[in-house]
Amino acid sequence: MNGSINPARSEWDVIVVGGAPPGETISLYSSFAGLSVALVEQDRVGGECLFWACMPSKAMLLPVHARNLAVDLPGMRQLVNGRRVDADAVLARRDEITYNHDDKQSVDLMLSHDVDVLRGRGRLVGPKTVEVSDDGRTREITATQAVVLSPGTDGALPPITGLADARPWRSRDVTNMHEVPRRMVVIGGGVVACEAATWLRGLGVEELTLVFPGERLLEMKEPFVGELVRQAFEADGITVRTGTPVHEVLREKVDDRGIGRTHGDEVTVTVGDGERLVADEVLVATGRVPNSRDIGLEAVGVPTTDRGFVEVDDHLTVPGTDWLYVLGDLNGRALLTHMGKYHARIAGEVIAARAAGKPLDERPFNPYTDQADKDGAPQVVFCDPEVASVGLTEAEALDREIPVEVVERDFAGIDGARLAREHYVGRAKLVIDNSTDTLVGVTFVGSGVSELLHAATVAVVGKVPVSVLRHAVASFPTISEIWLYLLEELRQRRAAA
Ligand SMILES: Cc1cc2nc3c(=O)[nH]c(=O)nc-3n(C[C@H](O)[C@H](O)[C@H](O)COP(=O)(O)OP(=O)(O)OC[C@H]3O[C@@H](n4cnc5c(N)ncnc54)[C@H](O)[C@@H]3O)c2cc1C
Ligand SMILES: NC(=O)c1ccc[n+]([C@@H]2O[C@H](COP(=O)([O-])OP(=O)(O)OC[C@H]3O[C@@H](n4cnc5c(N)ncnc54)[C@H](O)[C@@H]3O)[C@@H](O)[C@H]2O)c1
Repeated sequence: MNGSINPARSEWDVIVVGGAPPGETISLYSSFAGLSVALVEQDRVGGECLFWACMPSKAMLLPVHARNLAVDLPGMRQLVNGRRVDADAVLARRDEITYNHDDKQSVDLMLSHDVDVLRGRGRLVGPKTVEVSDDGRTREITATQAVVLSPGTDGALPPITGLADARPWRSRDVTNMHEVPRRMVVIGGGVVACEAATWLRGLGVEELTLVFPGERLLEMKEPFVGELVRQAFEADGITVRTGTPVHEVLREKVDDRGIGRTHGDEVTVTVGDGERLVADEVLVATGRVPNSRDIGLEAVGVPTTDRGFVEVDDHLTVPGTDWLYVLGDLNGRALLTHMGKYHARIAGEVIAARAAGKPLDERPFNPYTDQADKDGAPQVVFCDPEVASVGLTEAEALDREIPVEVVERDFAGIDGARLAREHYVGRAKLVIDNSTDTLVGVTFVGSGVSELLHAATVAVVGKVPVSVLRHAVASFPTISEIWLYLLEELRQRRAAA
């Protein structure tokens, strides 16, 4: 291994602040381009995604999905016999998946590719200059080519009376829970709330209520999404309280025993017209706040948006500079790991080109320009049923004044779905731009639809005409045959018009 942390060294070609997958990816890209790289990480290389977010949550969700599928399949149902998953075994595997919070694997990967890893908190103190503080010691380092920021986000804490004092669970507690409370209230109805509800119920929470002021779950998706997820949650014994504001949270005895353990005695959550919900723990899942404070943006005159994000151009570069890049959640384009890694690949190409004095190619689908965020990022919400979507919803397409045609149908009657489980519940929708006859948005809800999404992403990003899609034949008997049914419905409707 050639990578090293030489305390006397103070200059690299590229300095990256924040070591989650976007920061790791750009470090590797820059190193592969022959540039020297210092990756500054204040905690663990691997970031929120590996240790506190995507990976631990999915490690708990997949067994819950498998169990829910089994109870819907005769032959398997009898084996499960009403039991839920073995929570201890699931939590133990979750800890293995997150390497028991040891980042050796990630650090070794960086070092093996000549990326120097500097432990400490990074902060811009001037153009191309970063101060790294660790345990009271500081050192100033400079970059010859680029500084890349990817410090991520933190969970929001809304100004609800008593909430902060009650020491509620945040996303890190629920993804790293060590005990399963009997009764829980989840504040929020978005992505974190829906995924967490699925594993909390699956792992054995007996009384579970989701409460939030919005009209429906997963409100940013097509309207049928929230309705189907709600029906499934209610069928599984989860209470969903839409249109219900949360007024106050009260916990008389707070005893914070650490991440993932209950933070005291029971909690009372006052909602709606004064109704009181009593639980053993309360989870806040009301969005994210960017980590843009105290990273020195003011030292280089870079503003943030009202919500604290940092705007970048399509080369992921802060406007007015040719050396400062912002990746991942902090640029506010799409708060998703795969999009942050995509940003890193784009910015990695840009940094290498600029370092070599090469002009940036302006042709469509060039390697230097973020194209995917404009078309709409793909996302899977791993609740049960899964929600997989890419591109625009019908409402978003209409907002952009796209002449829209839609086709929407249930999975009912599709042999692949009938085989997959006894009571398959699912629905799909295509949003078509009539002026080009290409798809601008696709949404699926149902069991196993996460694996249908990439085909939809290829169709949307590649602007594949509907006439061509008709020749992309889905195999029988898979649930992918939903494509056939949607396209046939469209054909018949158009023929009848
Ligand atoms: C519960 C949950 C589940 C999720 N599941 C998914 C999923 O399944 N799929 C998906 O695509 N996305 C998921 N996300 C979103 C995903 O976690 C984020 O989009 C992704 O982690 C963003 O990467 P990032 O680099 O912007 O920041 P982060 O992952 O937040 O990492 C930032 C890193 O920077 C470090 N850092 C911060 N400030 C400094 C500083 N000043 N100096 C040095 N280091 C610093 C931090 O310690 C951290 O390691 C989930 C989020 C949550 C909360
Ligand atoms: N599988 C995935 O891709 C995945 C999984 C988890 C998180 N994420 C990412 O993390 C981000 C954050 O997720 P999130 O669920 O925290 O945010 P979100 O924006 O998805 O949902 C926030 C929810 O909180 C509710 N809310 C807001 N203020 C409230 C208040 N004062 N009281 C009660 N409810 C309130 C909103 O109505 C909404 O239902 C998402 O944007 C997503 O991209 C992705």
